[in-house]
Amino acid sequence: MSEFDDLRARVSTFGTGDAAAEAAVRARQDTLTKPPGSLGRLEDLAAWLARWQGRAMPRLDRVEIVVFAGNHGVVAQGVSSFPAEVTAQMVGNFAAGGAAINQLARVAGAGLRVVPVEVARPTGDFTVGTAMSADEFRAAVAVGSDAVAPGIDLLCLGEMGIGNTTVAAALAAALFGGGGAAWAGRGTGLDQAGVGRKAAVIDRGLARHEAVLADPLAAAAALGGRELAAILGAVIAAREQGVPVLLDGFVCTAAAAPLAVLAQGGLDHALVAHVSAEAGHRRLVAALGQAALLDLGMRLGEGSGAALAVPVLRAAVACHSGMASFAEAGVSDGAG
Ligand SMILES: Cc1cc2ncn([C@H]3O[C@H](COP(=O)(O)O)[C@@H](O)[C@H]3O)c2cc1C
Ligand SMILES: O=C(O)c1cccnc1
Repeated sequence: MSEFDDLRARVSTFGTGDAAAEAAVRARQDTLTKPPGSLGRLEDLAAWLARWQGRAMPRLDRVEIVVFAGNHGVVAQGVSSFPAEVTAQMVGNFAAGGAAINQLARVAGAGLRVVPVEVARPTGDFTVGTAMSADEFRAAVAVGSDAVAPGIDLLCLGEMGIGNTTVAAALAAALFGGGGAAWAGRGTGLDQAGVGRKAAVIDRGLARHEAVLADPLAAAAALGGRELAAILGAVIAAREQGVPVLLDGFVCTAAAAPLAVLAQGGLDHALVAHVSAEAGHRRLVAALGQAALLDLGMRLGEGSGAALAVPVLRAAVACHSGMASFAEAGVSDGAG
């Protein structure tokens, strides 16, 4: 028995998606007017969407971006170059349409929802205690699960929370080892000395909570944040509801990473959309056995990289559903 058996039970019922839908996509792809495999990863993306949507003809009619926001007690340790009040101020900016994610959501043809997760109540500073109690963690996970709208075709996840690159680095270190220096990056703009201090703060947190770090969910409660827990909950609910997921950068990937440790294939329905310039992200993507779709030197968060990858998925679906077959077009195939 553990405090998180309810969540572990949900993860243990994860299915493996619709293999027949994926097979149908692969079979159709070989009939389309192109040399076999010539659309490269676009072909894999169409097959991935089909498997996790459970639909032989994948579609992206309803794409939603959800940005979760939260605040972090560990900012008291001087780990961010911006003050904690920016989190709530940016939530206002999202509502007014003035943030990067507002513009990128429009480009992606996606809906955008912002879900503050008790922004006025920061987590505990993980260097002096747990970030969240088990109940607080479960409540934040539930906020995320409830935020997945029924019937959407793709969920893009993002976050806003001053201090959360420290939290993400601590969680990544807990899950995959390596210590603060391996995972700490500049975040919103620390200098090299600042990154060194941030690594030391992470190491203090890891030492304080060492006894629980072997349990990915206990680690996420002790070191994580409410917006990260909500992302985890949304990724779980998406799996249960047949909704493929695009993860954003370092913070978002770290938030979902406990699922990969809890269950073989636990993150197979979630793709890392871009590799962030935040120092630990490349290492984290590799630890998950993934290859990010885009690498544009971005280090913003907000779901920006996930939004930017939506047009790539739209291209995959457009080719798959719109192209003529060799027979339909009267083009000679290469079989003979
Ligand atoms: C104006 C502004 C807009 C942002 N949008 C996303 N982030 C990003 O930066 C924060 C993490 O960096 P750190 O760990 O260094 O605080 C998160 O809020 C993340 O979403 C922003 C940060 C700022 C300052
Ligand atoms: O990659 C990220 O998620 C990231 C990087 C810097 C700041 N905020 C988020």
